[in-house]
Amino acid sequence: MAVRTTGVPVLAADGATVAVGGTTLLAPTTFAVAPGGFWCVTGGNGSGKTTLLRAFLGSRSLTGGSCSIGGEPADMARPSHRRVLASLVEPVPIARDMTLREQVSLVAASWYGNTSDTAGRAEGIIERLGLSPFVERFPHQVSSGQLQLFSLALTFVRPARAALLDEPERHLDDHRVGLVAGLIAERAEQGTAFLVATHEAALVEACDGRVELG
Ligand SMILES: Nc1ncnc2c1ncn2[C@@H]1O[C@H](COP(=O)(O)OP(=O)(O)OP(=O)(O)O)[C@@H](O)[C@H]1O
Repeated sequence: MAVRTTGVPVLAADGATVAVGGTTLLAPTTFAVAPGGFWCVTGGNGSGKTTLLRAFLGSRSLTGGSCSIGGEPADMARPSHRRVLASLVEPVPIARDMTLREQVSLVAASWYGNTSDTAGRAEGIIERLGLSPFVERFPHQVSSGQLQLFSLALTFVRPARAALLDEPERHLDDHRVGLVAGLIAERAEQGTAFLVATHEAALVEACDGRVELG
């Protein structure tokens, strides 16, 4: 089923709530992100940021309210929702025996086909995120910050009308956070809606909407 777009937020929550055994993990939360919107989810440790993102992915069940993608209840079992939504919330599957370049190229080819345009797309992301100096290495041969950039490359190299990112600043220095902020802004300009859980002031300053938890 096609995901509706016209006049409908790409990502929305309406009273989304998660409680487990009498403990509230996510207090009722309501917001809507339009195409091209860059929204941050902020709040202290344990305020429910990751829980909210997981509710969209179905890895955390709502006990009240709803989360929707393109106006439909979020359901990642639907191929149409998987096509719309890219995410870096759970650790991405990484192959130990393939170089970083091979893996970024493989993910790009799985979405766009194995063409020269696709190879160029993969190289573009590799350059934008500063992976070029170590892209021929295997995952166990890079630092934790470089692994984070690689995970972001796998997330950004695929098509997405919406993206969920959980603390994309993890392990990154200020310069690399700037690269990520620039890429988010560029993709948002092209129409992707972002929901980014973060503690990073540079991302919060750059966003155009905010969900404050806790
Ligand atoms: N499996 C679980 N069972 C019970 N409570 C949980 C479980 N997982 C997380 N929590 C609680 O849910 C609340 C929200 O956690 P969540 O990970 O969403 O917070 P967060 O805002 O992302 O925090 P941080 O900034 O530290 O990453 C926390 O109080 C946490 O202790």
